[in-house]
Amino acid sequence: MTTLRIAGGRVLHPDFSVTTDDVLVDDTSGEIVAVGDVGSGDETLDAEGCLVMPGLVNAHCHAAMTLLRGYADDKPLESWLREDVWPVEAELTDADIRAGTELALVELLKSGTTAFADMYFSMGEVAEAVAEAGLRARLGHGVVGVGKDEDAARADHEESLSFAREYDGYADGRVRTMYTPHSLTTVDEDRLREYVPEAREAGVPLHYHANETADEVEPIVAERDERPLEYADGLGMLGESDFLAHGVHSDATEVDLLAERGTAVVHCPASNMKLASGAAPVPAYREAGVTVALGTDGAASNNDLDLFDEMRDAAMLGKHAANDASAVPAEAVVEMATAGGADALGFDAGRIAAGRKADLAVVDFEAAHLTPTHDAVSNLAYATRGSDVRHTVCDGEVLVRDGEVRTLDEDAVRERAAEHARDLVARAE
Ligand SMILES: CSC[C@H]1O[C@@H](n2cnc3c(O)ncnc32)[C@H](O)[C@@H]1O
Ligand SMILES: [Zn+2]
Repeated sequence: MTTLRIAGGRVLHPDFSVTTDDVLVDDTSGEIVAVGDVGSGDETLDAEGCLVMPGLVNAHCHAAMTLLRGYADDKPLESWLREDVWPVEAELTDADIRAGTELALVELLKSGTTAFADMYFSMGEVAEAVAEAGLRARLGHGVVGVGKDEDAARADHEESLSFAREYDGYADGRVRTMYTPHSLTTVDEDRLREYVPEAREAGVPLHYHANETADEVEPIVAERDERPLEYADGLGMLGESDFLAHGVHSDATEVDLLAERGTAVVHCPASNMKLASGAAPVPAYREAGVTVALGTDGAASNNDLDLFDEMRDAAMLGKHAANDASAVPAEAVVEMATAGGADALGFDAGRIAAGRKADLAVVDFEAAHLTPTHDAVSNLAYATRGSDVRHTVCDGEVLVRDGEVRTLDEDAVRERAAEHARDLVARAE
């Protein structure tokens, strides 16, 4: 075993207290060995002037959509997807997705994210990129029924299942998989009735978009005379390891149903504001005991993958929507971005404690916009930027040291992604 001592910083504990302490991690088990006066390690990572916090968890993302950052803005979800995004996505190649994903991984790692959930295409490429970059991920091939005949839809479903079976546990267990029907409206009922039990047999969680816009909820209610999440429950889609994205337009019955079933919700405030989808009832979810995580969604509807931005957006939107400055406070958003995300994705991370996975972000607090530190949690929620991250550690490995990604060549990744984005858009025109 080789140990790494993260030394001289202040440590954010699971109860949100902050102490000046060291953290000792073991790079063989990938776990935190001790927190406090830990003695010397084989190697040292300097955290002087920094806050050592759990690595951030981006619980809903389409990583390769970095290629479409700024490609189509300022439209609502339905027309954005149908008029702009889906036509260009039809031209994506495996190599495009690899290039876009690597760009996303650089951005995620540099801003302190150590785990993410990704629903997209060419997921073998995504898994390879994650293996190379060193972070943790829950990955699923997205199943979309729109415009597909029976055979094409089944082939899509089979691809999702075979990816989930083949890659679960890949990259020394850092890659876990999931079954990812796109949404309750883009995969029809007969297909969900057939596909979901097969996914259950594969033993992987389900992740899908739900209750994102009013336009998506209304037809389900009109046609079925039940709420979308009651419909999902009838299809067996609210398991305790499942997690859904958005949950903006959930009513009180659906909030209680999620709490009863133990299904988590991933709140994506920036995407919801940009697409004008609405504001999720985050206080109601939390009061009911629903696990709430944070996600950026894709970079085309955000337009970055910085979870510090997302924490601030979650707090601001929550207060604005509730007309209550005490709604969605700093501790809530930090918890959502760390422990909440790890719990939603089923990772034993998100908290700094002996025995937990050594997934950590070391944030440099010696910056004008973080001075003074009356309250470190307040600074994290309201004032820190992704660019304040000094080191990122995942599974006990230092993936970013002094702001530099060690597992990917940032300049080459950026150049390759820009080239693929340009060619992709040219093909789609
Ligand atoms: C089937 S792979 C994922 C699929 O989802 C699309 N997408 C990106 N952002 C959103 C969103 O906010 N709601 C619904 N679908 C979204 C993405 O472009 C892929 O086609
Ligand atoms: Zn999404």
